[in-house]
Amino acid sequence: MVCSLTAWLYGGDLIKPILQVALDLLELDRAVQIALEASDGGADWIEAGTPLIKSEGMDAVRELRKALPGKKIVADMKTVDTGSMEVEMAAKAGANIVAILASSDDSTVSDALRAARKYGVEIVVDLLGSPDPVERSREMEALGVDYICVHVGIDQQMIGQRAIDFLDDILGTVKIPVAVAGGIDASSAAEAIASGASIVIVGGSVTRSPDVTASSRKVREAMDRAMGGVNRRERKSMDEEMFEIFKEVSTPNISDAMHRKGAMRDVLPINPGQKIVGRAITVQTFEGDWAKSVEAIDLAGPENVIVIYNGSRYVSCWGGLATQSCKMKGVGGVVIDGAVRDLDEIREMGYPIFASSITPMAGEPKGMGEINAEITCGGLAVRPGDIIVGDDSGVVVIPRERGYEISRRAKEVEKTESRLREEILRGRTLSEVANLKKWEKK
Ligand SMILES: O=C([C@H](O)CO)[C@H](O)[C@H](O)COP(=O)(O)O
Repeated sequence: MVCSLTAWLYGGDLIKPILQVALDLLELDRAVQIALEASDGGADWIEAGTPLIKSEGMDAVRELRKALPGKKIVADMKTVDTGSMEVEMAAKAGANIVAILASSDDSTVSDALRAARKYGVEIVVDLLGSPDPVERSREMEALGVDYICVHVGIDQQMIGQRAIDFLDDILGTVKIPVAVAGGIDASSAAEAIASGASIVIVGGSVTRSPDVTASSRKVREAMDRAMGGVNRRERKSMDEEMFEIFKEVSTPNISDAMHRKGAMRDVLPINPGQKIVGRAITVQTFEGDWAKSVEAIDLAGPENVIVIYNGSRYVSCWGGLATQSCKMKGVGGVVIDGAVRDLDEIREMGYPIFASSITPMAGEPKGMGEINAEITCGGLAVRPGDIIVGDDSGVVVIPRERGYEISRRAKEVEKTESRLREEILRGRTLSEVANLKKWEKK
């Protein structure tokens, strides 16, 4: 769909779309540094994000105001009660705009507005979590708020929700300027502007990048170009997106995203330097038997990883011929809680196998066991269809119903690490960057 310029006609004036960079960080010194870098890249407004405000209080707003005297500072208070008190607090700390939640009672919104008029700040109402965002945005406009923010929160993004999907409905409902937030990058910023949003709020895709200035500039330029209209991209299927991400992130990223769980024990790459990503075909077999392991190859394709519980470190259930057969069929890889043999042949084939041990001795094809039943492999339950990712750090199992979510969360872990790495490269130690002492459990 081609979108056209409709929106930035506010009160008859063409206003340049605003780039707001949201600082959802825990450390104030890092937030200020990132704010300065984002401003250099063209950020118009700087937001003290809710996590930063929770971590540092109103000092977050004070320090940003001090560091960026000419910029508009937005305090993302996410107020739901005591509207007046929270607006006063933020205004006195130096905020120009205060964000409150649309799910607040009207009495809270009205009192926040009275305080805003008194202290000379503006109110943006965030539709995050509103059961009926269209109706609520109409009500908010009637109450007199200054901006509406179409927002899909970070946790909602992880399960596939997108702000852009209901932006048009809100743009068609209210006349006040509309902001859009939630996982926005340069491409979606352009789409939002072309649809008619006036303000684009960008968090992680800028603040967690190693080069914040360049990333902000990229969004800024995409927004400016989009004023001539852009093609809206077709959305990939969630499965496609998920597998793409799993190919990019590491098993440590995934395990971190699973709250440090999901890693198999004692199952390691026997042919390092290779990555596997696929849906599990499971095999339960027994010491001295390799029939079911090999029969599973006939059911597998490139989108699969064969996951075998053999349980013996001393008799192998897999070797060179099985590997050759898998390679011919393009099967994604093999993971074995048990032993393999023919390592030299497997290495020569460059095929990814993860196993617990290597031994020359094989079993016989007796035909015991089962294919595609729930098994335990590397100490973890694996069901057919669960997602398996393996690399040089080991193998992780992602429950099939959480595949998309975990892929998105792992991507966030990867982004955070890339910014931390950059700060280490600039000369700070990891414990300084992570502020370990401050965040030790008290
Ligand atoms: O408001 C936000 C969120 O609720 C956490 O406070 C974010 O600032 C907003 O979603 C923008 O961040 P990204 O989604 O990372 O772009």
